[in-house]
Amino acid sequence: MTVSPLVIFGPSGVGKGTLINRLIKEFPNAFGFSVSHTTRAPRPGEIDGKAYHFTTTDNFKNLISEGAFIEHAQFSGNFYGTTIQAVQDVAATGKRCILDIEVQGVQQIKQTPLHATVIFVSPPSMTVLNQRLRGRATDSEDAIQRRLAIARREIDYARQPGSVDYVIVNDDLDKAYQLLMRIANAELDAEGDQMPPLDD
Ligand SMILES: Nc1ncnc2c1ncn2[C@@H]1O[C@H](COP(=O)(O)OP(=O)(O)OP(=O)(O)O)[C@@H](O)[C@H]1O
Repeated sequence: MTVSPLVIFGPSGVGKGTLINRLIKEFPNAFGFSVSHTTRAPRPGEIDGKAYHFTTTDNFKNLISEGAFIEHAQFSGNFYGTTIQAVQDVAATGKRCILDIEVQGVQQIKQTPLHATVIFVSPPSMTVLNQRLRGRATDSEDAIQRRLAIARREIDYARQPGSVDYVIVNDDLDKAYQLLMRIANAELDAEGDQMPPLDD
């Protein structure tokens, strides 16, 4: 089993979480998530180093300037981020780290020596992506339109030669999952899907 991280990205609502949760549930000893850093206060029961690496804003900013992060962002006044070290820590336990990150993070991880395998989870069509976002019923119309605009940029990135190692079209969930499993288990003859036109 290879311990290089598996990076999964793709539009919001395409089904990344659904696919990843299934993989982790089926193979809890083979795959794991990295522990993120955050400047927010721990909630009752959250253990430092387990739920998050809890840290100060000063320390977080130092880590940013040292280039320690694969990606980081600010939500409601707190910083959150994934360090290269946190990914290496998962590898050190013998598990393959699964990362669900955004395009910027994908571009950044490619600059590190982590040898990430990058998978783009594609919707079969824009119509289906639209339906899934609406079917989840978690977002306002505004938020859905924003997610679709970001989706188009992610698709443009994924179309660039060399940007991703595999495309998985999440049309039939079982079929998409079988392909994810083969790639995640580093089966050398696993072949990715063709990128759909997504021009609807
Ligand atoms: N192959 C599929 N066929 C039909 N519905 C699906 C399929 N895969 C996922 N879904 C449904 O689509 C919706 C979006 O899936 P999910 O939340 O996993 O997306 P996501 O890519 O993780 O989104 P986000 O990035 O916003 O977290 C969910 O309601 C899920 O049940």
